[in-house]
Amino acid sequence: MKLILASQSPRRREILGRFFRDFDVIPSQISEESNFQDSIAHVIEVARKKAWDVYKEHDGTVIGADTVVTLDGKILGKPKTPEEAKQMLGLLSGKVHEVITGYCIIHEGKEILGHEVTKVKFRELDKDEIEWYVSTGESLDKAGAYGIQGKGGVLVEWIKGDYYNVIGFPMKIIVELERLGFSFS
Ligand SMILES: Cc1cn([C@H]2C[C@H](O)[C@@H](COP(=O)(O)OP(=O)(O)OP(=O)(O)O)O2)c(=O)[nH]c1=O
Repeated sequence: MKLILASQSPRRREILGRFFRDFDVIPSQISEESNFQDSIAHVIEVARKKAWDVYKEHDGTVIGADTVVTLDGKILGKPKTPEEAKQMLGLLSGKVHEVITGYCIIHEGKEILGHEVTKVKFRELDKDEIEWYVSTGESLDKAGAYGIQGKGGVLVEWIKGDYYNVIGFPMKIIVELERLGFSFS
């Protein structure tokens, strides 16, 4: 059975590629909205939409995922502008936030849904450091305006939970795929 990653995220492709050699990458075209206020319900619903958008056109086992940063229950998605990125990082400075990835695996027409939550504490960030980080260009395609796997690692004081989940691909998905019969390469 062909494995299909319904994502344009280079990070998701790279992480999946560490475990499975043979898979297709077919990004979905859906809008990342949902009718859910609750962050976990939201990311699972968006992941479902991504996966079904690809599954309806292609044969295979399809993986969709959606990652958001939440601070005090407020969802921070991908910043639209450098200014918005600076605002987000200012909100996150010195605080503990959650990174939540929802996922949907469609296998033989059935959905497997799940999510993962990782807590991340940022150091106290001053204005210059925020300006510097946004100028690196890492912010704009990442939820919460930072990439822990890049220079954004320097903003982080500690994390509690799955590191890969912060990058958008919790190890729970890999374990689920192995359980479905996809062998590690
Ligand atoms: C917090 C954080 C997010 N991210 C990225 C992971 C996701 O790619 C992105 C969250 O946006 P998503 O909408 O989940 O994913 P995407 O738009 O990149 O790709 P697609 O929708 O096609 O699957 O933020 C990091 O790479 N590092 C981090 O530290």
